[in-house]
Amino acid sequence: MSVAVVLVAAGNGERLGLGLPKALVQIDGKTILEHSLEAVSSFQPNQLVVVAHEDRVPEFQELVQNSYAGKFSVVPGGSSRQGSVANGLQLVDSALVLVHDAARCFTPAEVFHAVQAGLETSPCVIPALAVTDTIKRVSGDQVLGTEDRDQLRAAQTPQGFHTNLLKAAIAQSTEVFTDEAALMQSAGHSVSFVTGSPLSKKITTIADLGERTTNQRTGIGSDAHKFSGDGTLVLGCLSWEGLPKLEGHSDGDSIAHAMVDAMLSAAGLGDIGTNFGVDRPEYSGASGEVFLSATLDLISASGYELVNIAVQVVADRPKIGPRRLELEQRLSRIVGAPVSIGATTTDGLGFLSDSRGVAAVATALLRARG
Ligand SMILES: Nc1ccn([C@@H]2O[C@H](COP(=O)(O)OP(=O)(O)OP(=O)(O)O)[C@@H](O)[C@H]2O)c(=O)n1
Ligand SMILES: C[C@](O)(CO)[C@H](O)COP(=O)(O)O
Repeated sequence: MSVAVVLVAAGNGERLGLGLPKALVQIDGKTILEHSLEAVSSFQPNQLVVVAHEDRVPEFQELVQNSYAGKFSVVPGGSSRQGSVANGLQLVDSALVLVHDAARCFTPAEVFHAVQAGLETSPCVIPALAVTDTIKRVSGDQVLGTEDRDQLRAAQTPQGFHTNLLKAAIAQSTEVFTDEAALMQSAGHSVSFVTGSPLSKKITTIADLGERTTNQRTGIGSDAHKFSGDGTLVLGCLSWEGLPKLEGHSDGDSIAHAMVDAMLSAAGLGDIGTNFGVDRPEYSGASGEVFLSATLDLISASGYELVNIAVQVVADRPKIGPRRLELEQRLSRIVGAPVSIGATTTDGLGFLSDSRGVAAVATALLRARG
């Protein structure tokens, strides 16, 4: 049977308190919306409806357009989660629908598949996890009792439904529920569950964002090469007409080499000399792009992925300012993560002061792959 995903992303993110819709908050250089679209992409539904914050629909539309390859629609959200689900459902013409919180942006594809499989025998299936705290029932400041936690589960998303049943339940409902499974139960349907995932934790508060920034490592790298007097300068994987190339075992691209060293340093894998030194003739004359790609393979094999790189160029020439954006775009595309470029001179001091060479310093941030 065909299956749609309704991705609800219209919330204000008030508990996060960052003053913008939660789906537009960035984690490791990507918005929560983009992360959640990656999860949906690996599931590959027949149809995707994204429910956007009502004040920011064009921005949501552009983000989805740029990061989702399949067929999709974007609709504005309502003032409650249930209202947002109702808006999204209007466009669903698939037999099954999975309603997913964008805020659970790291949900593995297996959970989507397990929920979909459960719908073969049940009108409503949710992922849920066992509760690890002891749960108390309270009134005011008094504890009234202790729940039997073996009988409790924490509900997650995606929650799966036969579309016609969910549409009817929403149309008839006079109450607002915090999830669609509760709404379906109030309409008399049975609800079953499959095991959810700890990776599906909902980003709700600043502490939840903090948890995602652990398992990160920073690294630093620097490099300097002198001008050779002939050829054309290659720096930051761009050609600079009118300036001579830099000397080196490779193409002398100080920016690319500083980036390589920063990534290797962050991964604890040594430096450019220990990995691609003069004892490796295949790297003689190699471009910065070759070193950067080989380094990305090394850090990936050691279990890390790149979050971002910051570079500062130290040189009298070339003047970086006029081509800074071009440099950032070229390098970001090569490494698949944001690269920011700054530049300075040495105030007339040292070998860089009389335009004899180009130095660069870089820092890199890596995170362990989840
Ligand atoms: N009117 C709303 C409210 C919530 N949601 C979505 O429902 C999911 C779960 O909601 P929650 O975590 O509560 O998000 P927010 O409403 O943004 O958070 P807060 O309550 O702190 O404002 C989120 O993906 C959120 O974008 C929605 O689409 N429309
Ligand atoms: C749907 C949900 O994520 C299941 O746990 C939850 O009910 C959403 O609640 P919120 O108050 O809108 O965050």
